[in-house]
Amino acid sequence: MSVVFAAASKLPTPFGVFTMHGFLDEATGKEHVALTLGKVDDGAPVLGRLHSECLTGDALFSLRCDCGFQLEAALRAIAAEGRGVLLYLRQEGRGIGLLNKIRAYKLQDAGADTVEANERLGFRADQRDYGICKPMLEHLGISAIKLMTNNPRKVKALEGSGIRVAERVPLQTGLNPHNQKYLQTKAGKLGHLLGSLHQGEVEAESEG
Ligand SMILES: Nc1nc2c(ncn2[C@@H]2O[C@H](COP(=O)(O)OP(=O)(O)OP(=O)(O)O)[C@@H](O)[C@H]2O)c(=O)[nH]1
Ligand SMILES: [Zn+2]
Repeated sequence: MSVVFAAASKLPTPFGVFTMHGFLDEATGKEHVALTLGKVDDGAPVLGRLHSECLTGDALFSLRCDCGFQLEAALRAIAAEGRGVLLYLRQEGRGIGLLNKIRAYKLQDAGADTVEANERLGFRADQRDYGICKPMLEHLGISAIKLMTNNPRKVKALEGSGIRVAERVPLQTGLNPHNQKYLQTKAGKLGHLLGSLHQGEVEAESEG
């Protein structure tokens, strides 16, 4: 795996002034970004997020998922801590790409859930590969993370690659009537740890 660091710059945001580090994954041609805040290379576990690209949720305000809300919540949490890292990984549509995600959404509009839709298109439920995270984190001097996620597979993947996950920090936000089924499928079929409060909220929302 050859991941090449390209350049770093400031990235002012409404939440704070981050440093943006650009990387090229030569194997796939994908360009990935890390945002850091504060001193992250001192060995102490860093509050962190592996955020999978979701153009629709992150940039187009989609309510079909919770991605945009999680992105904002993660950046706010890092800013509140004054120290942290967010890897923005170009794994659109859990690795199937934007156009296939739109094809999957069309099947979901006709009643399929997110997993069934992927499978009908000939993909696995989740095609993501987290192999790029280790070299990106190594470049930043980060060896231990307090990982903001509800996805145990991310914890496993990082630990398997030699990055210590000191803690999993739940990141539950953005529940709305349009993403109830999506979140239920994540909890029911993909193993996401969405707590009882969250499930209660989903149920309460669907009754209302
Ligand atoms: N194939 C497919 N991908 C989707 C769909 N909805 C969102 N995504 C993608 O799913 C990825 C986000 O994954 P999620 O399963 O929402 O969450 P996660 O990253 O596994 O877990 P968290 O760390 O808890 O957010 C992004 O790449 C989205 O583009 C969908 O219906 N079909
Ligand atoms: Zn999304």
